[in-house]
Amino acid sequence: MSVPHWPAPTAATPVSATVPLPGSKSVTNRALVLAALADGPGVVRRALRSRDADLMVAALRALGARLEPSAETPASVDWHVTPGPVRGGAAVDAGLAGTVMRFVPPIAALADGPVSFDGDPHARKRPMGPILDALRALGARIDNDALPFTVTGPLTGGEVTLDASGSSQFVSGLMLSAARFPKGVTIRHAGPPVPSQPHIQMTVQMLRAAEVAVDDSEPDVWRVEPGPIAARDVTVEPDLSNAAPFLAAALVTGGAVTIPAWPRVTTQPGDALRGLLTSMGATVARDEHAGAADLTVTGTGEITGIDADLREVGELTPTIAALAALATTPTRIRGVAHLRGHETDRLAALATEINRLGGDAEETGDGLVIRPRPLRGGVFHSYDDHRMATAGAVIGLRVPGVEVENIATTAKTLPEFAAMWTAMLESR
Ligand SMILES: O=C(O)C1=C[C@@H](OP(=O)(O)O)[C@@H](O)[C@H](O)C1
Ligand SMILES: C=C(OP(=O)(O)O)C(=O)O
Repeated sequence: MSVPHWPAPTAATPVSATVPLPGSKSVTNRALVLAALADGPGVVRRALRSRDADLMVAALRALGARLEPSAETPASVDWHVTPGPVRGGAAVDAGLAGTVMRFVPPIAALADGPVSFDGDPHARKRPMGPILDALRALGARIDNDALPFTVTGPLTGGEVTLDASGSSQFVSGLMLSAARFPKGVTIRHAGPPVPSQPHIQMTVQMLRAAEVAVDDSEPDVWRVEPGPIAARDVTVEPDLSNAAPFLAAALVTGGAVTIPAWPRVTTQPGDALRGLLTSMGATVARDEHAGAADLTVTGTGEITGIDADLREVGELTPTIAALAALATTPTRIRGVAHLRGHETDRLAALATEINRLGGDAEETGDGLVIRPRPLRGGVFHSYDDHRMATAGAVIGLRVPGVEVENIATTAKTLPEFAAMWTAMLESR
């Protein structure tokens, strides 16, 4: 049965809205893994509820952890996590979630029997080779180089060299479970630069908060000592990457959007939106209070193009590209060749969909060049990519007749997206 396209609403007037955001996907899925491997029961509060988070919960349950919900709302839940011995014989569905396909196989290598993995059709195309080779080098057996595959432990841990230029998640995935490897792990990266360093920092900080010893003093080398992972009671920050399309709406419409509870200090890459959106013509203000702040972005309706290296914050590329397509001067996005291995080839998808609407976007070796050109309505394909769908919504604010294909794919990290978008436009 084909689902009708979503007519992206245009904004008749400048937006003026406060948009509270549910928890970060990246923090939620790390916190759940650490809780499931911890030395006792713990709590993950204000965890995100979304397809990627649900897949992580199902995977950890299949591997023997107990996760019980409380304080449930459609977007958020507190998980009470009781670790158990890691159980073999499980089948894990990774969906299209990078965090599940890269963070869970190292846990599976601790199980008392084989664990099989598969995912969505496109998940079979996402890069996995370096982390699977690393697990083999550390002692596990794995029967393929991409999904589907079966992991059979045990592993001993130790030293491994890999090329993590395709995804920071290869490093994060190994580190998250490594305290439970008999010898811990020393990971050396050899190759072009590792993207998404803030996400690696997030892993290191969350491990240290769980009393795991991590040495990251040498560039491109990470050492995790074997030992217990402390059970904790943690609260997940709002998802700052999911703030991107809402804050972009302020620039597109010449309005103002406030995100409550923006953390004062964070490893989330979405924090870079403050600088990026300022460069594109917005004013960014923080109203400080204990530990966090309300962040307000105000636009003028005119968007300035930028020349930006987004290697560290690749997740933000679809929103920045959507803004660039509406800007008055050209934009060059660099440093994001690894986006070809994301939910879809995001560089090809963004260029194709912007050009389909009459725009002028060109793929480069490691990014995009987007030049100003008037856009017209049409179908904006999402390629099962949540951030493509939200990029279409941003363009549709100004361009009448944009129809986003499969808006439901936003459920990967923000199931309430369409309702929140409408509420933002209706709020005054
Ligand atoms: O570790 C994480 O939570 C993530 C790391 C990044 O992956 P890549 O380094 O593969 O870009 C990011 O794009 C992804 O959305 C989430
Ligand atoms: C790349 C992304 O996700 P994943 O965790 O599936 O890699 C993303 O959310 O932009």
